[in-house]
Amino acid sequence: MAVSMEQVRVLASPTRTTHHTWALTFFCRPELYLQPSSIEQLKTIVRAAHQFKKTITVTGSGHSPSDITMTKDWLINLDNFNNVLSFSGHESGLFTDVRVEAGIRIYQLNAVLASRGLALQNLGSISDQSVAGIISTGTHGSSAYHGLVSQQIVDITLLLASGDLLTVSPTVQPDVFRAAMLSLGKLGIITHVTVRAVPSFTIHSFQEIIDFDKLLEDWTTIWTSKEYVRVWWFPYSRKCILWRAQKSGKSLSAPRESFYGTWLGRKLYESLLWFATRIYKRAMPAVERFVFRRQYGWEPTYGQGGSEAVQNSVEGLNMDCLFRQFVNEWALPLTHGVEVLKLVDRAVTSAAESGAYYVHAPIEVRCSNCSTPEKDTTPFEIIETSGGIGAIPGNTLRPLLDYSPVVPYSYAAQISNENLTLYLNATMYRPFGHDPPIGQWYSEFEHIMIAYGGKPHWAKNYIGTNPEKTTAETATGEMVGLASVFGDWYGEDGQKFRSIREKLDPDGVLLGGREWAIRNGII
Ligand SMILES: Cc1cc2nc3c(=O)[nH]c(=O)nc-3n(C[C@H](O)[C@H](O)[C@H](O)COP(=O)(O)OP(=O)(O)OC[C@H]3O[C@@H](n4cnc5c(N)ncnc54)[C@H](O)[C@@H]3O)c2cc1C
Ligand SMILES: O=C1O[C@H](CO)C(O)=C1O
Repeated sequence: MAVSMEQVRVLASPTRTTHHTWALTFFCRPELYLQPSSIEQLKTIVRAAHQFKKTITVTGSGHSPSDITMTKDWLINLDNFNNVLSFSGHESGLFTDVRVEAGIRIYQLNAVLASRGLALQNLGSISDQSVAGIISTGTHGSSAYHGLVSQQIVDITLLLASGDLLTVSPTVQPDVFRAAMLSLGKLGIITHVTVRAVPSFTIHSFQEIIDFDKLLEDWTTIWTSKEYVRVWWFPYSRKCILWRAQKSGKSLSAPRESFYGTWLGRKLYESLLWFATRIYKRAMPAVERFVFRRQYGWEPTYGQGGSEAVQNSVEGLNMDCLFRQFVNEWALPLTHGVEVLKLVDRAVTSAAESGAYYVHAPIEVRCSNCSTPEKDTTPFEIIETSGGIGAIPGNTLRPLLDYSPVVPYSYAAQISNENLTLYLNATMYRPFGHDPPIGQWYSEFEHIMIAYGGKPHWAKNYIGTNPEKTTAETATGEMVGLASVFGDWYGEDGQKFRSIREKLDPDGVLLGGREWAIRNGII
């Protein structure tokens, strides 16, 4: 049945005509910014896209740091497709499967779950993302006992380019499910998702100051010492913040004091960053040390418990990401961590000595357990717990485009560094909208990551690698992508993703932002 342009235009937002990343780093003016609120409306758009030979791109909250959601054609946003549809509690009482419309933002879902005494057990640093967005680029938190957030997903419904709905799960078309668990928006429009939630918990955390050298010395034991562990590295201070936490039933404590959590502290920090970016770059190490002291103190507290707090799970797992920023993050085997951090440290230190470039802190150091069993253990197998440490996955399959290294599977008491992925995140803030120079830093950072088997987070500001371009040519931070290494790096799984994608979308309707897909080897 033919669709008229008028039927599509009424679904366009009357106010939103441009789209940009949260960081204000990429902008586009799509021909139509569409905000449907029903499956029928989505189907109309897909049919019309075929008819008028347009491509579709989908965006959630635009929190991917890269240009992955930029398009000149039709952009769909599912902010109006955000209802929670049903709750299905497991007889064990250990978890509840929650069916949602995929445009719902994580903070909205968190609120609905909290009102039912439920929560998500694994979150990234923020809760702004949509449910579809958080799974589509491989968002992770920091825990040796949890994988990507996609691991909490029980099933996914896609509206395909054909106009048909397809629901996939570990037992229904598992390969398509593996593609849909990290699909970069290129497989179909994710319309519904069943997410596994657990009974609400509080996060009991201990925040310690640890010397950088001590962190490396205790690398083998730190990551598995609590359910959630993350490190913020301040290279010029030669110190880190080691944040370790576990699920608890304790009541909330007073929040930790935060220098940059106050209006004045925040503005002062941003002003100092601006000064060191625009006026006197050699000031950056002093800025870092000043802010570290004001925020955390100075003397190491490692081994003494540090500062303790009990927060609700969302506040505990999320964090203050401060200013708009570039983010370049890579995943590699956690066992390479000590060597890799030493190399990054050397690069950062010698660049500061020569004045070549200065980095912003913290460099985030996190981990996940993306190891998967040879055989899928879903529909459900209770994961053993040890000392309160435990995870209840919604699935145990590896997404085809998972960028974490393939490592031996293990969980609960047996987990060690060999089973874990390390994420290193080089954030560079944009104080008051001013871009810092990122080219040489990101280029050196990536050379180290690549040498140690790293792959970049799909959503972030990686340069990538292209044998036809020298480092000097890419030194402005231009993204050259992963097309030249996609085959090597993603192997059979990558090929499988491409062929499933082609089969489900032979006319390339979902290849809006085609340039990004080509640059990264997706087509
Ligand atoms: C301050 C900040 C903190 C962050 N913290 C973390 C972190 O801790 N860990 C981490 O791993 N990442 C983190 N990220 C990255 C972020 O989680 C991802 O980029 C996530 O994909 C953003 O979700 P979104 O809803 O904004 O989606 P968008 O950025 O709008 O889109 C992301 C992808 O999802 C696709 N998509 C969106 N909706 C649909 C749909 N309905 N159907 C099909 N495809 C769809 C898009 O096409 C695109 O490919 C952070 C980003 C920022 C800016
Ligand atoms: O992309 C990300 O941004 C924050 C850092 O500010 C974070 O944790 C990411 O991941």
